[in-house]
Amino acid sequence: MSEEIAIRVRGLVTRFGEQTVHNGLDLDVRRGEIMGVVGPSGTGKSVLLREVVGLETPTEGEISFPCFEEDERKPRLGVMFQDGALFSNLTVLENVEAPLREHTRISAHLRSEIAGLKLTMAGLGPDAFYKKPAQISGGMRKRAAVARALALDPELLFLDEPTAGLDPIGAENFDRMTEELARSLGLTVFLVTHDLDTLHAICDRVAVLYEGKVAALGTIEEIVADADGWVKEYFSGPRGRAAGRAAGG
Ligand SMILES: Nc1ncnc2c1ncn2[C@@H]1O[C@H](COP(=O)(O)OP(=O)(O)OP(=O)(O)O)[C@@H](O)[C@H]1O
Repeated sequence: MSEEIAIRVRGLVTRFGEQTVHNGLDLDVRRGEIMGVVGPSGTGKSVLLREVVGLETPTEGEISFPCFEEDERKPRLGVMFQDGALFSNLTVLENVEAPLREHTRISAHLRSEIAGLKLTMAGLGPDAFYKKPAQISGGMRKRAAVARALALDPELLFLDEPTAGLDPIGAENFDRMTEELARSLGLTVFLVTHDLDTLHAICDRVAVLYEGKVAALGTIEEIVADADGWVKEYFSGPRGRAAGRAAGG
């Protein structure tokens, strides 16, 4: 994995009225890594994701993409939101075509070819292409949402709680797909999750958000070795130990 920095967050402060969510948060995500972002509910993981992708503006601080700035450009981003956020009135294929329609001028035929390819990469067969999101399973909707996030060939992929609501086998399959896509396409992945199995199975490093900052950063082994307080409770509690054992840790 590269030591180049794909995402750099410095001195991030986020306030909503009286509430301070981030309080001087620093984080570096390396190019090509799968970074898991965890922390108790309400610590600002999703807000951080939205700020990094530019959908929200932090109160203070800087977010940059150093390894892309050398080429004086912004990286291409793909985002999968927590609920998938598919357009319910469009078919699955049309959902994946939507970003191509908005951001490129390629022909309708090519657009549909590319969308089909992305859906195939995300593990969906042609039988799902012409269905509406409500007509496919939750796991398939998540795959469609990943396909849509891949539509414009992103370099950075953001996933918010991708395995939430999936059964354990569905979640494991989804993790495997994420890892396979990330490694084969050379993606940098910013993955917000509560799923300890995902952290163990596919994340190169984990950032633990706690009280407005990154309280711990490293491989799971490094974090567990050095843990105290919430971090220790999280990774060394019964669920954390079970996930570690399942991953062979
Ligand atoms: N637009 C907003 N206006 C006011 N408060 C907000 C806004 N967006 C988020 N918040 C607050 O910021 C805090 C962090 O929210 P966020 O969704 O990032 O938490 P999270 O760590 O992702 O939580 P979870 O693990 O439960 O998904 C919460 O207290 C939330 O209510």
